[in-house]
Amino acid sequence: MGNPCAVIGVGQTEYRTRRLDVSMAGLLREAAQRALQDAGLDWDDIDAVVVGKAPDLFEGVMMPEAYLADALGARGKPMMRVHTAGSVGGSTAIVAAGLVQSGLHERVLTVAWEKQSESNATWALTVNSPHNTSLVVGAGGYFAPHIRAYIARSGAPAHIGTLVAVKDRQNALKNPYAHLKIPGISREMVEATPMLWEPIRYLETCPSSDGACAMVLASEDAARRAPKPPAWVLGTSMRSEPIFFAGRDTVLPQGGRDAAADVYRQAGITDPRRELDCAEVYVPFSWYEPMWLENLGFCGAGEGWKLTEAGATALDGDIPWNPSGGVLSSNPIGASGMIRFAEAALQVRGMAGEHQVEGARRALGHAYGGGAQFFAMWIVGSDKP
Ligand SMILES: CC(=O)SCCNC(=O)CCNC(=O)[C@H](O)C(C)(C)COP(=O)(O)OP(=O)(O)OC[C@H]1O[C@@H](n2cnc3c(N)ncnc32)[C@H](O)[C@@H]1OP(=O)(O)O
Repeated sequence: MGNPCAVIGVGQTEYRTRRLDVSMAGLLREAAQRALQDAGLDWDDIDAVVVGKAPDLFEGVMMPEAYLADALGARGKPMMRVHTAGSVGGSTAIVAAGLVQSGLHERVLTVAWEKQSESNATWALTVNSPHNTSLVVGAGGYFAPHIRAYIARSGAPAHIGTLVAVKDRQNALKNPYAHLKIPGISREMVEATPMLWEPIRYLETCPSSDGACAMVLASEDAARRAPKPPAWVLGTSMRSEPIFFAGRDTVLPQGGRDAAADVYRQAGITDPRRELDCAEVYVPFSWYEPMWLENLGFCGAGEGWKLTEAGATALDGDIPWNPSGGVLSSNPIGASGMIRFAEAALQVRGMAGEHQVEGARRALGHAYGGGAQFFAMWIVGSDKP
């Protein structure tokens, strides 16, 4: 894993349907400035900048990184863009951490974002070019058959997705940055909303958000001098797999299982449910909570929905998932993976505010993207490895 690396600064924007008050550059700068402030640093203290966002067609803005160097103080410094579809926020953080772990840089600024109001990602994933047929309507249309296969395979009762939606939306009420805040959210409210992509109802899907997230990653030396507690990186892992191949298991993707096994090995974890204190996991549609519980080895195959039903993943359960309200409550796609990683870091720094998991010392951040074919994960902890 190389040299020790820690998160010493986290900055988030509020996540909203439309941030018409700022340009894309202004949005990023807001998150980056907050991360620098948290780390007690200025632009000059940063050695390199690593940015990430989801595919350009989601916003209809091509290669924004080409004009963002000045907004991010990158003039005269190395700057690069990472690109792994929806998992990009996680992969971007991992690439940035690698620059510190390799000994190349002392302090790296990493930023991920999406300004979805500039376009419409759901339609971008729907309308194909002339003379061929679109098979899906948005990401929900693509993932719904995978969810139906999960339900058929596991025998999960129909209300499981509803329980996740209620839990994550209740958690979002405690997060000042969350996009969707629905006071009094209940099962009845979720069940009364229209079915968008069977079995995903309106209140079981993520919104489309504008927002950015930034982190400052630092060497051991730089972390020692930071004003606030660091979150030490205990393991990182990325995996990818082709979107189509015979026998591919889209319910329990091999790439996700392999990445989880790798990151647990690095962090010395053999029983994630017992040894982790909380997890921020990429759940854009409610049913992905039980599916990822199984993919990430928190339980055996076919058992994930039982953990959800028993309340194990609630804020007061034995393994809280998405205390921040998760992707279901805010989804600026390119930023969402980094938000998971940053929220995991806030938890082990004891800085998660109202949605803090009491005494959290080890947390998982997770992202996935493309056709559930890119995976990025890290484990962070309060204690230096
Ligand atoms: C790897 C991945 O990330 S896969 C996931 C990728 N992302 C997606 O698939 C996005 C899925 N969501 C959508 O496509 C859309 O948000 C839809 C279809 C659910 C709703 O579409 P629209 O009604 O056109 O939403 P629009 O963005 O214009 O928002 C209208 C209002 O509804 C709210 N809203 C949007 N989605 C939701 C939702 N799922 N639940 C509750 N409220 C919502 C918005 O906050 C907004 O309210 P505001 O004006 O008070 O801010």
